[in-house]
Amino acid sequence: MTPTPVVDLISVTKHYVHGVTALDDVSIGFGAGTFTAVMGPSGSGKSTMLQCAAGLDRPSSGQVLVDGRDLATLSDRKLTLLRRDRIGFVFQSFNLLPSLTAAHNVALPLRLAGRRPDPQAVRRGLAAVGLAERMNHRPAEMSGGQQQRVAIARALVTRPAVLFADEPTGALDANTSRDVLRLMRDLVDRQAQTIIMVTHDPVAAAYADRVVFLADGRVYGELHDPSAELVATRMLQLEASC
Ligand SMILES: Nc1ncnc2c1ncn2[C@@H]1O[C@H](COP(=O)(O)OP(=O)(O)OP(=O)(O)O)[C@@H](O)[C@H]1O
Repeated sequence: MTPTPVVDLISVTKHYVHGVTALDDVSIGFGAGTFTAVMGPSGSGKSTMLQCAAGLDRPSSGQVLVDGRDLATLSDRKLTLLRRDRIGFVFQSFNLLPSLTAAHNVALPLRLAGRRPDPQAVRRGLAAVGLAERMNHRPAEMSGGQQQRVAIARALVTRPAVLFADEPTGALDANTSRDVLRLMRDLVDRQAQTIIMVTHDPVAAAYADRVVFLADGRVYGELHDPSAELVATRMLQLEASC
């Protein structure tokens, strides 16, 4: 029997104003402990899919299930709680609070949830991303890659069912990107973390178990354990056909 996906989109359509259909009847599931990259030409609906899957935006029609819960049936408050406790998000721009140390940034989601952060858990979270020595550093005192690793530790401190990453290496150089991608791969392999990542970079996508291609708001195909070369070739074909 196929295990229930942690995130499941069923016939999801998203219309914006001015007649834009950003997602067009998308059905796709993401299994526990898997690492999926979402690729596609600019405007193909990648970010919209991530936003709908993470409950940051509501689809025009269709269903989104996270951790077995249908997001459409949740009140705004329950959706906020689900997002806070079960969903982690990292962005291209890190979004750390500049005045807080790495430890305080990581503890923030727990504080916002009204929980007293356990210093040991925060330390473990930073150690897991290789930054145990940087607990008391502020973002400006860290490299871009280190800041993104703090952002990942922060996103994981509530032990979410799924980590969404929107272009997490978009602002990083090739070497630093590789460190962040290896970390994400490790989180999947060692802790069975579920990760869904939007990227434009075939090298980044090749770290995933599965690469899903979007074009014009539809799922165009997918590859399993592909090389970066194969992903790049598929992207060129996709862009040529759009
Ligand atoms: N808030 C919005 N209002 C109106 N149209 C929008 C809005 N957000 C996105 N769109 C449109 O929806 C479509 C899909 O956008 P989306 O940002 O999801 O694509 P994307 O694949 O993530 O693009 P990119 O790779 O350039 O970031 C595009 O045509 C975009 O212009």
